[in-house]
Amino acid sequence: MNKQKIPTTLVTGFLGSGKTTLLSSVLKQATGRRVAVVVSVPLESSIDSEILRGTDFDAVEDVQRLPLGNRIYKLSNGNLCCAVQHDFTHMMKELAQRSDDIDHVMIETPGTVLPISFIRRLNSDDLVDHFTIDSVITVADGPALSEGRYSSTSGRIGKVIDPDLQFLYQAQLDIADVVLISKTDLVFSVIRKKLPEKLRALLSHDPEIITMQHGLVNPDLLFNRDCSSNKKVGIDKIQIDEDQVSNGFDSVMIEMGCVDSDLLVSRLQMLIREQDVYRTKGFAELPNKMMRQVVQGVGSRIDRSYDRRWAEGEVRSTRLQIIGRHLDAERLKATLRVAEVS
Ligand SMILES: Nc1nc2c(ncn2[C@@H]2O[C@H](COP(=O)(O)OP(=O)(O)OP(=O)(O)O)[C@@H](O)[C@H]2O)c(=O)[nH]1
Repeated sequence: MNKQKIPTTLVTGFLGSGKTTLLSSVLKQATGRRVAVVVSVPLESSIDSEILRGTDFDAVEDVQRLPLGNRIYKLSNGNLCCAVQHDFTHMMKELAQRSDDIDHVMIETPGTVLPISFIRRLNSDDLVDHFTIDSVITVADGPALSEGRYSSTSGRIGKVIDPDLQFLYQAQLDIADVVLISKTDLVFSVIRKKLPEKLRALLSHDPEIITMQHGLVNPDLLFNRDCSSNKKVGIDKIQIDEDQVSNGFDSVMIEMGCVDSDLLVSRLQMLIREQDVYRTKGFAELPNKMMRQVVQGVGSRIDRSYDRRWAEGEVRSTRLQIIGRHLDAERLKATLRVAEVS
C-alpha cells in the first residue's frame, strides 16, 4: 500500500520569501517526474495561482490551458498546477484519483501560517492512504537574513518589534527538513557565502541548507527525501495556535481601473512607509498597453514585469492584494485611487 502513496512536499516560508518562484521553476522543468503543484490561495484572491499560471503556462509550449476538473491545469511537460481555496481535502482526493499521472506533489502553503494544519490533513483518514509527506521545505529570504531580519520590513532578530512575527518565522524554520535560502543574487558574494552560517545560528536542529537564485535549484535535491519520520519530531516541538498567528494578518483587496504605473508605485511606497505592509501583489492595467503588468512588492522592494497579453474579451482591471498588520483599508484604497487614470 505504502508504495502507491504519492510523495508530497510542503513548501513554507514567510511572506514573499520566494515560494511561488521556486514552484514556478519546478513546473517549468522537465525533471523526469510529473509534479503536481498545489497552491493554497486565500478565499478573497486568486492572485497567487494567476501569477503562477500567467508566467509558466506561457513559458511552456503547447500548454493545455483547459482546466481538468476542479481548477487543475496540465502543462505539456506533464506537470500539473492546481489552485485550492477552502477545499484542500477535496482537491487532494481529486489528485489521488489521477495518481497514475503524478509522481510527486508539492504544496505551497500561505506565508502567514505554519504548514501544520496541512500536515494534519494529509495524515487524516481521508488522505493518509494516498499521500506520504516526503519533506517540509522552508524558503528563507536571503537579503533579509543577511541583514539579521526575517523579512524585508519586519523587525530585527534580537531587537524584536513584533513577537508574533518572529515566532512564526522561527517556527517555519524549526519545522524544516530543508531550508532554501532565496534571492542570493541580491546579496554581495562575500556575504552570500556566510548565509548558511547565519541561518545555522538561528536553528536548534540540522536541516540541509541550500542557496538558490530565482527559484533555481537542482530538482534532485527537492525530491525523495522521505523525511516523514523526522517530521513528527518537528511538529511535536512546535506549541502554537497557528490560527491565532494567521489571524493576526490583514489582507486587503483593491480593485481599480487603468492606472499610471509609476504613480501607483510611488503611492505604494508611501503606504509602505506609513503602515505595516509586508506584501503587495497583483496586476495593473496600464493605458494603451496590450500586456498585463505584474506588481510584486516584498517590503519596500517593488518589482514590475509583464506576464502576458490581456486575453480577448477579458475584463481588464487593476487588482492588488496587500498583506500586513493593522492595515487601514480605507486609507490604502484612497491613497492608491490617486493613481487611476480616466
Ligand atoms: N531578485 C530576485 N527576486 C526574487 C527571487 N526569488 C523571488 N524573487 C522575487 O520576490 C518576490 C516574491 O517572490 P514569490 O515567489 O512570489 O514569494 P512567495 O513566498 O511565493 O510570496 P507569498 O506567496 O506572498 O508569501 C517576487 O517579486 C519574485 O520575483 C530571486 O532569487 N531573486
